[in-house]
Amino acid sequence: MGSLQVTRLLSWKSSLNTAAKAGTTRSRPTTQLGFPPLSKMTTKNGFLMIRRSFTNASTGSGSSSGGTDAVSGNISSQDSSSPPVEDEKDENKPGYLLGQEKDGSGLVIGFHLIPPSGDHEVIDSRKDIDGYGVKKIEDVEGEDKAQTRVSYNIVFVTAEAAPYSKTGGLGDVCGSLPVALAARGHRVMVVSPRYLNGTAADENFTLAKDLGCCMKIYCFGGEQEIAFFHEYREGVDWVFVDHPSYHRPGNPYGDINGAFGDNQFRYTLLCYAACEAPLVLPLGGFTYGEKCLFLVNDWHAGLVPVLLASKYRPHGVYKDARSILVIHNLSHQGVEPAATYKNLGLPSEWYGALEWVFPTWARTHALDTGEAVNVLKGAIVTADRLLTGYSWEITTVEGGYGLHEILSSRKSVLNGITNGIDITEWNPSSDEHIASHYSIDDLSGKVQCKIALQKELGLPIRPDCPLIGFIGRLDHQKGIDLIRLAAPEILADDVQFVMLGSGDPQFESWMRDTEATYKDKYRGWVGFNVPISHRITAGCDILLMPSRFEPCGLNQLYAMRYGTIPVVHATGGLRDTVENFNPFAREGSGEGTGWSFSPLSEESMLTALRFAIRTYREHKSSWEGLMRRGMEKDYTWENAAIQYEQVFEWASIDPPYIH
Ligand SMILES: Nc1ncnc2c1ncn2[C@@H]1O[C@H](COP(=O)(O)OP(=O)(O)O[C@H]2O[C@H](CO)[C@@H](O)[C@H](O)[C@H]2O)[C@@H](O)[C@H]1O
Repeated sequence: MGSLQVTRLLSWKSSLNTAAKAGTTRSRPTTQLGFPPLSKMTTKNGFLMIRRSFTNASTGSGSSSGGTDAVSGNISSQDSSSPPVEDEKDENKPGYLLGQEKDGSGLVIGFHLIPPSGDHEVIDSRKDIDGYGVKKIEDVEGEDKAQTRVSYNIVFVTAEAAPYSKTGGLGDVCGSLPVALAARGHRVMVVSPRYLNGTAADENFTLAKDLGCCMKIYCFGGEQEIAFFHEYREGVDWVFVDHPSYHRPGNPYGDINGAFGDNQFRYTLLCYAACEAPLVLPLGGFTYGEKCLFLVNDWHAGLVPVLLASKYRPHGVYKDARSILVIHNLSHQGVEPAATYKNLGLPSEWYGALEWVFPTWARTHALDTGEAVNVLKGAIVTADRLLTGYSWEITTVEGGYGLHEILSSRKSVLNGITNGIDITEWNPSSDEHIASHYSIDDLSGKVQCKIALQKELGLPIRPDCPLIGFIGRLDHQKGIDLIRLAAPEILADDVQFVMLGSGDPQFESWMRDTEATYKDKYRGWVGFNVPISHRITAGCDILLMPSRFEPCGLNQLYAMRYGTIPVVHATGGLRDTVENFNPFAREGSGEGTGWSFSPLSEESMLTALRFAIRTYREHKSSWEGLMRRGMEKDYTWENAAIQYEQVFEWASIDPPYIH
């Protein structure tokens, strides 16, 4: 652990801008990180007594444990959203009792915490000390059927979490799934960078308060000081890692000049911070502790399982923790030259975990040995389990982006779960961004949304003209090149076409050029704009998604909820969620929610699009059937969260993959 130090700040620095100023130093005592037990356990009257032991950080007395007293006192006074913090300093205060949970046959199947007052209530998950507790949940059918369910301490590590930061589906998932899991009784923390880019988006972080807990991380040949900010919202501890490298214009990953050159550094910091957060942050009065489940999302969080295996477990820490790698986007893997390995602060013998050699054809010159480090690969070979939207495709040559063999080797712990959607944010009957509300019972507002969109974009107001939409990153993944190829054919028809997206500059300028050429038919909105994405989803008749690969895909789910018919490439999650229209099924009443085409070619995309346009124009009742069937679909996060819980259970049953 030589490269890691924790410092605890004794006084609050509540100004949000304090840390933003590069070069700001904080005066504080520094303690080398150690890992003594967080709790003392004794027995009394047959119950296990748990008493927390805390370091007195101001004097340095006491054990050098998760020492949280100086910090937690401040949290209770500053963070009004957190539940009250108990007086941890009172050594005489009785600890919690650990009561036994028994099944019908009298077998002990777990424990729950009982307050010392004798008031034998099961305490809520925020007060659950250290680890998976067994929690009693109410059964609506009656007390006799009361069930037990394991509640986990879950730590999401992610580069994005909406509404704080979002460039795509990763932000959506990490903004919604934690809330759904917290609502099901788990204790959930999300660790993500505190991005400040000098725009109105910075206000998203206003309610996150400085926890006054700084850490020094030794990597990239130097000492980096990070701080933690925290907001407790919707049952979730939103923890933001603060460092000057997260404060710059642009989106989380880059600016107009392309991707930031120091992303490996920025996300290495995130991973170190995320590994420490459960040990050192007394959120709501208690740390999450070592027995937690890390959900590491994409390559940005990929060093977490590597750090657990190489730097923590050898020191006896996180022995009972588990890590689950959630892959949203396999095409970004965090690949950098092999020479950067030494910057990561990992033991040299762990190089093999990240080692990556490019095939000969991918090397740039005769002396290029193709040697690199690949963070996502490191996560795949060290995480306890792997999750994605659609698991089979990523084990194939076509969908594996060079990682198919490694992914196949871990097939037994690889699962696919279809994402849910935030049905509060994406609800046509209450959406604050759209011109008129509508629902499956009254669809009349949809055409008003279409008219309002045409008006807003300066297109001819033509309620009967098929309006096609596209929303997404302008990226090879999204099949944007195919749209460019087919655009003249699409626009030769009597249709309107609206695109919203940002990304590859060549496609951004193509969108601008196309708008100039087809003034009455085409609009290309270059940029990232959530309200406009809602208005396009509501106002269009058809949503086009010719993605090359799509682990899950969210826009087709939003579209169906808004009665907008998806036309998608039959791949991954798109194939799973969009049912092909069949007008003759069910004795002529039809079935299906859209069109999915294959192969991914201009011709097959145009054929599907033409079927959709024709159905819209000539078969109004079939169209309405398509709309209604899509709107009826249930893609709530509740369903996905239940499937995640199953994977958590499997993860906790198996021993850690790397001991
Ligand atoms: N210019 C813009 N303005 C406003 N909003 C915009 C926008 N561009 C994109 N968005 C929004 O970003 C999200 C995109 O989500 P997707 O799941 O469709 O794709 P993405 O490839 O980012 O996600 C990856 O992760 C998710 C989550 O696991 C998987 O569903 C998916 O298959 C995988 O590729 C949607 O909410 C969309 O509305």
